[in-house]
Amino acid sequence: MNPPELRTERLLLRPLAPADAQALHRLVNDYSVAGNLARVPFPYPEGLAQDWIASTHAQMARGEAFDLAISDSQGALMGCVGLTVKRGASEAELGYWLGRKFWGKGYGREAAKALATWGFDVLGLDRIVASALTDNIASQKVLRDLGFQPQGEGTAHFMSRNRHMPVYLFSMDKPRHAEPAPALPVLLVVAVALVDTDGRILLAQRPPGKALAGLWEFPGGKLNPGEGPETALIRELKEELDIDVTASCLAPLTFASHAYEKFHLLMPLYVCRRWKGMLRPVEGQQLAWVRPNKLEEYPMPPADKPLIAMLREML
Ligand SMILES: Nc1nc2c([nH]c(=O)n2[C@@H]2O[C@H](COP(=O)(O)OP(=O)(O)OP(=O)(O)O)[C@@H](O)[C@H]2O)c(=O)[nH]1
Repeated sequence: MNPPELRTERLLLRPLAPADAQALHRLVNDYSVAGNLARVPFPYPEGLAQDWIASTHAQMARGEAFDLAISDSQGALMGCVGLTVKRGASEAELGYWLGRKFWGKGYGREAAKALATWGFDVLGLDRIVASALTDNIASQKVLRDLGFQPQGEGTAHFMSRNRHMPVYLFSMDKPRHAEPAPALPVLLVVAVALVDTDGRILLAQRPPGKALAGLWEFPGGKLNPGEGPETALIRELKEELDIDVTASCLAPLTFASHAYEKFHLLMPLYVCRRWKGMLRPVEGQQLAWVRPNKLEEYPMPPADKPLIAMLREML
């Protein structure tokens, strides 16, 4: 089984790398983190991170456990999330932790949801179980929010505390696909591939603080109420890049359709080769002119990925 790499709205779940050892040690060697984890010693020995990271790759290759790094969209380590396969591969145990500075922002829920969904859809699990210390209210809430059902109380040995501790047990069965997914609101966003005389395409980097910060995207944005798509795009290009574009220079190219967690993005992508004015980053955003065959080197929002191959073929 190939190690999974999953992107969520704000996170990248990826295999751990040897270079993560130092950050992992720093984040987990904190009693407020390790004390909530059954299989993590405290203090956490310096060399253990390296060994554990190596063991995660061996376990993934054998299909026994899938422990991934929770990182920001740039790859910086924030914590870990894992599924340990049990009972002839139909069941797995979910576990996760985040460094203390990443608590309280919904990252645990986002990461656990993505890996649990992958476990049901790709590993073919029928059931996922999990447990949380009886006083770990935050972790219990994450599990409940994800649809885990309480299954009573038990005890587990906590290496970090060197004793048995009371835990609440939870489980979630594979969702039945016959039930239609609840409809997400559709968000219409217009975007454009601006192409210069050398055939390069303009990408803009999403600024810090916004959803999907740091990822590269096509200029554009949401429609204002009552606004048509071309008018919205012409307005956005003036606001973001200080260029003047006419509707006749906007040729429809393709579109993106992608379910994010809170909305379904529908994004017509135009292509434009002619504009007036000196293009400049009005909002201080980073800009890059990128050749079509180099687009893959720029991390983009999940919705944009299918557009890259299309752009390469169509331009
Ligand atoms: N402009 C643009 N938006 C994209 C692309 N891909 C993609 O998923 N999106 C999403 O489409 C939405 C664009 O909205 P926007 O740029 O008007 O608004 P925003 O999220 O920056 O926030 P804002 O409401 O504060 O302006 C965002 O959710 C963004 O993540 C893309 O290539 N270009």
